[in-house]
Amino acid sequence: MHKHFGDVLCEQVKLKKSHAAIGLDPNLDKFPHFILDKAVQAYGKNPEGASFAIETFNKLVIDTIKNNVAVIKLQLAYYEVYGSHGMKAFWETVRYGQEQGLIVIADAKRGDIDTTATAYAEAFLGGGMWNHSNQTVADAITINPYMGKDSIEPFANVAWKKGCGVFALVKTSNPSSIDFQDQELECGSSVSEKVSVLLSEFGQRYIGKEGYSSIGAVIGATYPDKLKLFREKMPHSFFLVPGYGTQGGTGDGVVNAFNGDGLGALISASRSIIYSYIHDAHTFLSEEKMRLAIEKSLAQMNQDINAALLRNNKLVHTMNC
Ligand SMILES: O=C(O)c1cc(=O)[nH]c(=O)n1[C@@H]1O[C@H](COP(=O)(O)O)[C@@H](O)[C@H]1O
Repeated sequence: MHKHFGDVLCEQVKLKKSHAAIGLDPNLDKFPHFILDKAVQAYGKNPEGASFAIETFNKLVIDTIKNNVAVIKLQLAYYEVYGSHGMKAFWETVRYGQEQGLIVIADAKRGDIDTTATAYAEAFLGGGMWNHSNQTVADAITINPYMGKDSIEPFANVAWKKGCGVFALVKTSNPSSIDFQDQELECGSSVSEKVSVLLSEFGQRYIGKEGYSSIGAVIGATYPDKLKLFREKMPHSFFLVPGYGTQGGTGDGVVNAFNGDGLGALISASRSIIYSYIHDAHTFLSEEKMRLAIEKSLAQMNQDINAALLRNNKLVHTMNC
C-alpha cells in the first residue's frame, strides 16, 4: 500500500513519545578530539578525513538518540562544504538513520521552477531516472516556496509519488524574517500569510487518514504568536518548527504549533542537542561522556515539550512525560 508521509510521521511521533526533530548539522570545530584524531590519522586533514569524521559523529549521535526521537534533519550546507566526500557522508547518514528506524528530512531549502524543481525533488526524494530502485533517498525535503505555486508543485508531485513529505518555508526563525515575510500586502495580510494560504490549499490534495497533509510548513519557534496564527490558518499542515534551544525557542513557546490532537508539529533543534557536551572540556571528552550529554539534553527537550503540551491539554493520549 502507498505510504503517506503525514500518517507515518504521526505514527512514529506517538511511538517514540517525542515531538523533536534533531538536526545533524556537523561542524568539525565542535567535534570531540577522539573523533577528529582518528579521522586525521586515517585520511589526513582533507575532505576525505572530514567525511569520515562526519559519518563517525553522526552514527554515534544516531545510536544515542534513536530510541527517543522519530526524526532527524540534515542541513545540506554542512555536507556540501566538503564536496563529493561531504555528500557521501550525507547519503551514508541518511541510509544509516533510516536503517535505525528514523525519518530523515533533507534540509536543502531548494527553490526553483518546472523541470529544474523536479530535478531537485528527484535528487533528494526520487533517485532520478537511471538510478537503482534501492537507491537511498530522504523521507522529506525543505523547500523555499517564494518563487510561487509552480515552484511548489514539482516537489509535491515527486513527494506524493514516493510517499515522502515537503516542508515549505513560511515564517522562518531568523530575526531578519521580518524584512520580507512580515510585509503587509494591499489585501491586509502579510506575505507569509499569503504563502500559507497557497500551501494550505495546495496541501488539501495530500491529506492522510490522520488529517495531515504531506505538504508541511516551516514556522520558527522564535515567533510563538505567529505559530498560533498559522496553526489556525493551516489546520492540516504539519509544522517543522526550528529554533528551539540555541535560538531561544522553548516548550511553552511552541505549544501553539500543535493542534488540539497533540500532533501537527515537529520541534527542531541542532546545536543545543548534538553539541551539548561542549560545556565539558571537550578536548578530553570520552565517547561515553558525549553520549550521556546528548542523551540528557534530548530527554530534557522531550520532557520540556511534553510537559508544556500536558499543561495545555494537548498531550497525545498515548504519550506520558
Ligand atoms: O528549515 C530549517 O530547518 C530552518 C528554518 C528556519 O527558519 N530556521 C532554522 O534555523 N532552520 C534550520 O534549523 C537548524 C537550526 O539549528 P539550531 O539553531 O542549532 O537548533 C539549522 O539547520 C537551520 O538551517
